[in-house]
Amino acid sequence: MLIDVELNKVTKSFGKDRGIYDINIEVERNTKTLLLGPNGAGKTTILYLIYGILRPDSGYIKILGREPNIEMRKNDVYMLEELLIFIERATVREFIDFVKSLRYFNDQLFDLIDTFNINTNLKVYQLSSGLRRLLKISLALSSGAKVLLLDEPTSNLDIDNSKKVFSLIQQYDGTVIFASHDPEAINAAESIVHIRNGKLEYTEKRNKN
Ligand SMILES: Nc1ncnc2c1ncn2[C@@H]1O[C@H](COP(=O)(O)OP(=O)(O)OP(=O)(O)O)[C@@H](O)[C@H]1O
Repeated sequence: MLIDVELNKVTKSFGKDRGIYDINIEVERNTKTLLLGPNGAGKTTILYLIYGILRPDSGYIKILGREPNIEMRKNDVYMLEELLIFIERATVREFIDFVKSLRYFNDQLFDLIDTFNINTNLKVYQLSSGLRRLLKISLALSSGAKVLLLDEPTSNLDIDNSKKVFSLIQQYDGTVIFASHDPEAINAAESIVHIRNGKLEYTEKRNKN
């Protein structure tokens, strides 16, 4: 059994009763793991720790056998985050050409953009919040990353698009860790990590369907 992501007794505190405490998670290669829990439970904190934006106070994290580092973020690990800056005045096509000059994205990108009916001739500022999200998701799913980290991938999406996104997550050729409140998310997950008040309550294994 190959473990792609390991959190071992990880604590990250932001003050009293804020943060995550003594978290142990093992994510097997190519599995889809859902982080599930109410607002403020600690899901985003866990994703940021795995990605290496935050560092733990104690315990350790291993991703693809090493500590989170800059090198892996260039190729092997991709996080769908709000930080991706859209260039509002560019067309979608120009924006994609620019992003492709910064990092590798595979040919699936344009198929996904088609699937989600994103018109690449539109200016980025003309995209609705849902279409922006779908553009980010298209980039994530075509990143070729061995490990994908997705924080609330379907926020702002309608039911049809949410279903499409979860189905694509399920089919992704790699390891995916995603946080979501969306009930549809459960169907895409083989493993559900229940988080509450910064603590891991239990991990549930589901059959691949
Ligand atoms: N930079 C920070 N400074 C202070 N407190 C923080 C910081 N980041 C997170 N927290 C606190 O840590 C706890 C976990 O937050 P986190 O955002 O990880 O939860 P979440 O499960 O992702 O919630 P949501 O579903 O609302 O996104 C919360 O109590 C939050 O207020």
